[in-house]
Amino acid sequence: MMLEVKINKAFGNFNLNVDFRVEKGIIGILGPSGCGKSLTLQAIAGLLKPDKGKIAIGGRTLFDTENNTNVPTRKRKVGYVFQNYALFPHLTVLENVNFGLEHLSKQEKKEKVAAIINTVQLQGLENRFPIQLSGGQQQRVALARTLVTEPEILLLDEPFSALDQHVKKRLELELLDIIKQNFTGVVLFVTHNIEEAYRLCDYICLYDKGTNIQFGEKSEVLQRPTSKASAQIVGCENIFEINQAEKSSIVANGLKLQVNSVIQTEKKYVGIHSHDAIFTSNKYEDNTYQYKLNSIVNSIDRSIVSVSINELDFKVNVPKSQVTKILNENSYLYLPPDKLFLMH
Ligand SMILES: Nc1ncnc2c1ncn2[C@@H]1O[C@H](COP(=O)(O)OP(=O)(O)OP(=O)(O)O)[C@@H](O)[C@H]1O
Repeated sequence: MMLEVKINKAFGNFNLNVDFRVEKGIIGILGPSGCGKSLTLQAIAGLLKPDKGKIAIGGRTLFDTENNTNVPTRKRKVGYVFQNYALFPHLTVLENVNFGLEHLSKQEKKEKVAAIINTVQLQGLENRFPIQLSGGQQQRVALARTLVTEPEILLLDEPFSALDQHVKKRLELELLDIIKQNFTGVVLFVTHNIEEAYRLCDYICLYDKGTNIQFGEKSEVLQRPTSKASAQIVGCENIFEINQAEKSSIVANGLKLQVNSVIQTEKKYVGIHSHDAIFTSNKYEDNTYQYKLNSIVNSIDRSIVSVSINELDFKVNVPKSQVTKILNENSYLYLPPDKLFLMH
């Protein structure tokens, strides 16, 4: 079911200016803090009124300044799970889940709530209060309370940020599993963590300074950021200004690099992810350069090796086991042409 969002909202020193259409899947909305991710969800849910624009789901207009449409939140069929779950502390699990179903008969309510409690595996906890539940269980109550209202789209605003790091990954997968098995509509999932977006989403929508700047299938967005801002959001460590461009090569600070992409004049930067650069002992390939080793920072199983070629500083992310090889051999840094991307 198509979700169309084309809205503007001015806040003095911040402008929300969003324009996208998505049809299916789990879409990760990714961007730095304060870039307008939550405001977008609030506008879709009807909690924030844009100055101008249109929001529609499956052809059903929720908001349109052209003809003064502004459907109230409770009639939008939009499910919203907040960062801190926003459960009612004085209501039990059952009462929290029941909350959105006021209009149904007692019997209908009972059946629906029992089914959803089963789905999110909260059987036996129906009479507990939120404070008597773990973070993951509270999150499932919040999801149940949303799903029971049968929304057409689901908005998740950093649903894992309140959880401990060590339970986070397991719960992420559990929650996404429940959603995938019980919900077929569009899911907008706000996060500022690229790893999380990559693990959980099908598509990624990048945000910067109040605007959506790139949308696509997740690996495409990660591997081919189209602008410097996109590359920074997806965590690319190696971004250089292009000084000169030829037919199939560019020069960045004196370093000549073959590239696979077609060179267009508006492209101003070249980038490569730290895990795509390769240490090699073969010096015959294109894009293979001697380097100066600056530093090595080890994590549990990977190492970040900082090197310089001419005046350019590169970060290279390699398995820790390769580091001894780098130090012992006369090695070169290879920057594969198909892994270099050009950006505006
Ligand atoms: N009512 C308001 N008046 C003025 N500015 C506002 C208002 N609400 C939000 N903002 C500003 O709009 C910007 C975007 O806010 P938003 O909550 O959407 O950010 P976000 O991308 O969700 O960030 P985070 O990842 O930190 O939650 C912020 O700079 C914020 O200060």
